[in-house]
Amino acid sequence: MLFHVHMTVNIPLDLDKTYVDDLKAKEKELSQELQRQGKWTHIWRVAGKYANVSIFNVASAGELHDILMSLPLYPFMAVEVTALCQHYSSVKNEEEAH
Ligand SMILES: O=C(O)C[C@H]1C=CC(=O)O1
Repeated sequence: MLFHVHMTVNIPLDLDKTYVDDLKAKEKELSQELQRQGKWTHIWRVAGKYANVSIFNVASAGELHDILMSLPLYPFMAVEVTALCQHYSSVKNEEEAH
């Protein structure tokens, strides 16, 4: 199942810089591992914002939920999830969309 996920990060300015840098490093490591596994298939920075637009390809909404909850920066994120399905005009084959 494909999901469009919009993540906006809001880290309080008074948090310890070393702690924040550690969270960001852990977030990057997990994000890249999920990308290598083919679960986090796209990640794009939203220009001008501390936000990203991502596509996840996972087995279920439950799996996506567990992944999002496990992100080190999750406590500082506003997350919007949109489930995606095949568009009837798409030339991509169904394998890619499911
Ligand atoms: O920077 C972000 O957009 C937040 C988060 C998502 C992946 C990652 O490495 O950090």
